[in-house]
Amino acid sequence: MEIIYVKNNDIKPIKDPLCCAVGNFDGVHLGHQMLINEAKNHSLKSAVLTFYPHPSVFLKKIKNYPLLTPMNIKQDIIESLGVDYLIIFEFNDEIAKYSKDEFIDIMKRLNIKSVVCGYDFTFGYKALGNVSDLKNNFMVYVIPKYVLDDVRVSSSYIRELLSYGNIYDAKRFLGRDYTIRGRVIYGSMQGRLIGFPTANVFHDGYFLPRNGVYFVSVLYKNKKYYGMCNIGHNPTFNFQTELRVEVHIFDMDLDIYDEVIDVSFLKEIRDEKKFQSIDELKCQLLKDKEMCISLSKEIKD
Ligand SMILES: Cc1cc2nc3c(=O)[nH]c(=O)nc-3n(C[C@H](O)[C@H](O)[C@H](O)COP(=O)(O)O)c2cc1C
Ligand SMILES: Nc1ncnc2c1ncn2[C@@H]1O[C@H](COP(=O)(O)OP(=O)(O)OP(=O)(O)O)[C@@H](O)[C@H]1O
Repeated sequence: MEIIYVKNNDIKPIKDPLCCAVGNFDGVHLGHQMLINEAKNHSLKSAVLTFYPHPSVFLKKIKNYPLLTPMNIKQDIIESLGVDYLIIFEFNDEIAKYSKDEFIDIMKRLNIKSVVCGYDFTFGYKALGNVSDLKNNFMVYVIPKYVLDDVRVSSSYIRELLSYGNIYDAKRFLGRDYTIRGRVIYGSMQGRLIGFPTANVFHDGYFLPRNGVYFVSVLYKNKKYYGMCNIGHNPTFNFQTELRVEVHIFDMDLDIYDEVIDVSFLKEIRDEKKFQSIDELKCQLLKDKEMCISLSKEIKD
């Protein structure tokens, strides 16, 4: 997949005429995947046009607005879907003011010939552009509302599911396990003292499932491990103000500090709890481990 970065008026035509799916695609969920597959279904080269930073992040001026798929992981998922080009459009003050016609003009100059979008897609200043405007300028393939459990599949709904710790349904709406990718950073080194060393994962930029303990898988250097993850503040040892994501990985004794791992959430196990003593915490962790190992045995890879 070729990645093309586009900034304001610095537009060069892409050498191939394109059939392009357009949107934010946070999560690259089942609805988004319908669009992307449609873009691959025509004689032109396929493309996905998306924005960076996410327009909601930019327009709402929220620093570190958490996403389901920050750009690096979104890029990998889109590539795995077999797309030829990913066009990353820098979203800034100027772009936010582009009228629907200016936006259409940019798409034409990029050599986009066909557009794939959802039935409710809007674009341009104040979201005044819609599917009819696109139809006056391109061959347009409109994807009807994609629904699961009577709900429109959307990034916002998947966030809601994760905020309830509903890993099972988040996976159904995403079409894959919910996964975060982060560098392993130093924690307080206390985990190893109680027999449960943990990899603390740098999670900035990610929307996290509700605080609690989860059965997870970890991908490190193309090898898959199972483990258990705590999202929380470690109230028993000493309460950490910063939210921590820490994974105790089974059957791994490598030094992975500073390495990047993918953590996929497979099942919620329990809430985080303040225990009366470290021994009680240890006892609970042994039970958690037993439970997660038995869950891992149920999985056929
Ligand atoms: C699977 C798992 C579950 C945990 N559950 C709790 C918990 O319920 N309450 C708590 O205070 N700490 C919990 N912890 C956090 C431990 O207190 C933490 O691993 C310890 O503070 C060591 O932190 P460190 O890796 O920064 O040294 C859990 C850790 C793991 C890996
Ligand atoms: N469930 C769906 N059915 C059909 N089209 C969809 C669906 N979800 C998104 N789309 C389309 O995918 C493109 C990208 O949309 P966008 O990234 O805004 O998705 P979203 O999941 O609806 O996000 P949010 O929940 O943040 O509004 C748009 O063209 C949109 O119309």
